[in-house]
Amino acid sequence: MNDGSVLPEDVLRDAPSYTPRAHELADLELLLSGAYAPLTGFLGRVDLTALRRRGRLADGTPWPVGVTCEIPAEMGAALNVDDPLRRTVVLTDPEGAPVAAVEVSDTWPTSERMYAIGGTVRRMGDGGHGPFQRLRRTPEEVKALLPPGRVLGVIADRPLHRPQLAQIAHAARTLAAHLLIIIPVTGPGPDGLPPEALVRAIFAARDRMPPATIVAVPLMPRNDEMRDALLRARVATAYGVTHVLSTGDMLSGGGLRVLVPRELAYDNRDGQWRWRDDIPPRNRRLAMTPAEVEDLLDRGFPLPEWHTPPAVAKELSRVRPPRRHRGLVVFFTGFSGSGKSTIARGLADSLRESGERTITFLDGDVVRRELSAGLGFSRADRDRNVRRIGWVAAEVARHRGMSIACPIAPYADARAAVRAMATEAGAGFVLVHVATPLEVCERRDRKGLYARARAGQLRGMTGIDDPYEVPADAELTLDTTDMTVVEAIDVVLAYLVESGWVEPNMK
Ligand SMILES: Nc1ncnc2c1ncn2[C@@H]1O[C@H](COP(=O)(O)OS(=O)(=O)O)[C@@H](OP(=O)(O)O)[C@H]1O
Ligand SMILES: Nc1ncnc2c1ncn2[C@@H]1O[C@H](COP(=O)(O)OP(=O)(O)O)[C@@H](O)[C@H]1O
Repeated sequence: MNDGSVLPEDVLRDAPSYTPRAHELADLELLLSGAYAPLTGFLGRVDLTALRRRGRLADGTPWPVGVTCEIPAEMGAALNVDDPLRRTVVLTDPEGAPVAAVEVSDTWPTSERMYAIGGTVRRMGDGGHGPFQRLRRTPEEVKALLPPGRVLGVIADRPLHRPQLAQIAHAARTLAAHLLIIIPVTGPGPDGLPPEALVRAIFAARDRMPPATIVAVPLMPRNDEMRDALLRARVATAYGVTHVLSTGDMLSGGGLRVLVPRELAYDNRDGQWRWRDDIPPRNRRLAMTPAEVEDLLDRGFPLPEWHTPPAVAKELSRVRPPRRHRGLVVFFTGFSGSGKSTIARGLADSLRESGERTITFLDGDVVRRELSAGLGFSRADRDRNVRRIGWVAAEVARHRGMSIACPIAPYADARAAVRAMATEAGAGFVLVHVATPLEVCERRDRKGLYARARAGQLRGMTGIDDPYEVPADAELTLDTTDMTVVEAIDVVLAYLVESGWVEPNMK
């Protein structure tokens, strides 16, 4: 890997290129930087089989997770691993800039549409861009900066408040170790903070910790606690860490020692954090849970100084302002005629009257005319339509606006994608299922579409001969059969007020 050898220009020029999924790109970065040493590329079937059977690569090296990459089936089928001119795939970032070339040594179908590829990766391009790129140092660069001796690693996937800072200071002092803070920076962390905000929050605590080296690493959780912990240990070791402070689930591996810190509490007699059992109950305050911190921020209360350094609190309240000042996507879903547009429009009007929020109303007809012109009602077209709406809605919400959209959005996956886009934009997402039964919608039949569908003149009408996947994750469900329009709007407004998204006086 990274051995300086270069593939001939014409091989690269003719090679197919593809943008893999976010977690594959994250793995690619770790392969390229050497953080996944001794791995030099995506794994092939021999290694994957050995891994599944014995938790080791084929050559016996222990390794916790499959590191794989998929490409479209047609691209995979056209490769020839025996032909040096036809076995290279260029992987690009989401903007289409080449990141690496994979010299494919194994490829196999994983589903009807996708093939996996295994093979050595080589960096292309300038090594990437993005916020805090300068912190994305390679293990080699970091190791060159570390003083000799013990290195205490902290995987900081959450902001550091006073209890964690006290634990870190105590562990570094006890071990006489240099501190290396590793910040995972792919996608939102467990607290939903965007990576840049997490980095800022960690930096804001810097003057409260011993001298530290800070590195940003595109480590993405695989939602398997054990394997994630082992992988973190491997990566920490690659960065020169000798001891790691457990801040959740950490396992040892490859000679790494894990320190499990004692639970600290705040002693209000002298303002120190010490082992909770050393403090009389009436003098101790326990550390807040992440949910408690989030709740204070959501409601617009300041984080208390005994718990959070003011600079950290400032960063957190900046990135997670109270709900009433945060971006929000209100997304209505339901059958045609269920009442989505009527309620959404009424909600938008009422919020505009109060003037507290800027509202973007993504009217269904306008969307289909402007954003989604040319799309029909096949599953693919509906998904495209809903994703476009979601994309625009999330961008509005990224800038603290409120967007209201009301497509049928019959498929759960597309709705989930919209929720993810809003969350990634640091905004809230409220799914309102207008669950008016089909018979009622059909009776209303404002546009005569149901009658045409029943008469066989219209194909693929949602609810008649096209599916509607009932949401299992709606924040609010309402059936408008026996409700007036004003009542329906009021139910939604009341929910938004109760959950803190809208000022009470706006109702
Ligand atoms: N086959 C079929 N199925 C459902 N709906 C149909 C169809 N053909 C046209 N229409 C009209 O298009 C409106 C739904 O468009 P959407 O953009 O909301 O649909 S989707 O979310 O992309 O599924 C919907 O409008 P609303 O009644 O406002 O929901 C229908 O009037
Ligand atoms: N409580 C209610 N909420 C919303 N619409 C209602 C209600 N009661 C009756 N309606 C009527 O039902 C129809 C809903 O149509 P529309 O809002 O266009 O539905 P959709 O956007 O889901 O296709 C409108 O004619 C509306 O006046």
